[in-house]
Amino acid sequence: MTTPTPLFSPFKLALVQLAVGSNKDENLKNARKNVLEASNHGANVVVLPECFNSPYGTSFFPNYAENIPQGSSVKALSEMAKDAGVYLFGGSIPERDESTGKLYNTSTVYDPEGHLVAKHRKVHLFDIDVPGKIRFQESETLTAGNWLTHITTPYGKLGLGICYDVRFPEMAAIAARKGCIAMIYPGAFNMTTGPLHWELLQRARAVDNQIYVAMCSPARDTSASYHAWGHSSVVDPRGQVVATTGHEQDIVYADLDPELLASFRQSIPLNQQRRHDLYCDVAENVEEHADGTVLLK
Ligand SMILES: O=C(O)CCC(=O)C(=O)O
Repeated sequence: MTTPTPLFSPFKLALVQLAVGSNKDENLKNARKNVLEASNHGANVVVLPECFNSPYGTSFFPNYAENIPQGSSVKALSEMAKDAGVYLFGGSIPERDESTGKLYNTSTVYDPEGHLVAKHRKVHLFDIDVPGKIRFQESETLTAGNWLTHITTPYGKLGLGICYDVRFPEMAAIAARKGCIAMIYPGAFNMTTGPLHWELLQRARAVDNQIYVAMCSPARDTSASYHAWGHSSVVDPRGQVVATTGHEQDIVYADLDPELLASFRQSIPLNQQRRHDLYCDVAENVEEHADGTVLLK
């Protein structure tokens, strides 16, 4: 089976590793300042972190949750994208669905005119228990989303997941098989799983699928209840980390290069060598829809 070369034009990606506090308006203002700065540095696509408008913790989600698209964060994000003239991956925010009362960890994406072009609800909830280290149960207050998300931009198609979603290789494999050139994950790993798995998972998703992978974390705040790992990074289709940072507020830039992706896929032609006579193709029964949602047929 052959997979056609994906459509891809060069672009500059910026990951805004934002310092997040408990004041939502301040968080939105800080996001705006940094998105405009990234745009002034030539970024075409800008990414904010997971839970960038609220502290990260299950007890905070009900208080910070907003309706999408009526809430104040969507309005602010749409204006930021428009004023900066960029595709904006608006990190994630706690969402309240008014019709069901359910809460979600949701990422919204805007085009350079400020239109909301996609909405991804975290598909795999972060429920872990590492004795003596960290117990976190998003399912205490959140519900999982029910679709995958691929966003068509003039630069190429971009897959979107949120944090724990990176641990599930099927999601990135489906995106790559469907022609996405990158997976973007707003994320907030912690001081236990960050050093162990943050970079490893990004490099794994990148090298398995020969795509770019980017994860954008909040900056670390040791006065908060959850200490984020930071280290927002971009990994190229060879599995190399091409841009990264420490744990302070920062902006990470990377130039995404179609020739590097194409030449690496030519050198190691995995897409022509898959044995779908021996194992299933994860993307076989999956269908993309015009609104960016991706579902089983
Ligand atoms: O997978 C991990 O270790 C961390 C995940 C996480 O922090 C999240 O999903 O928000």
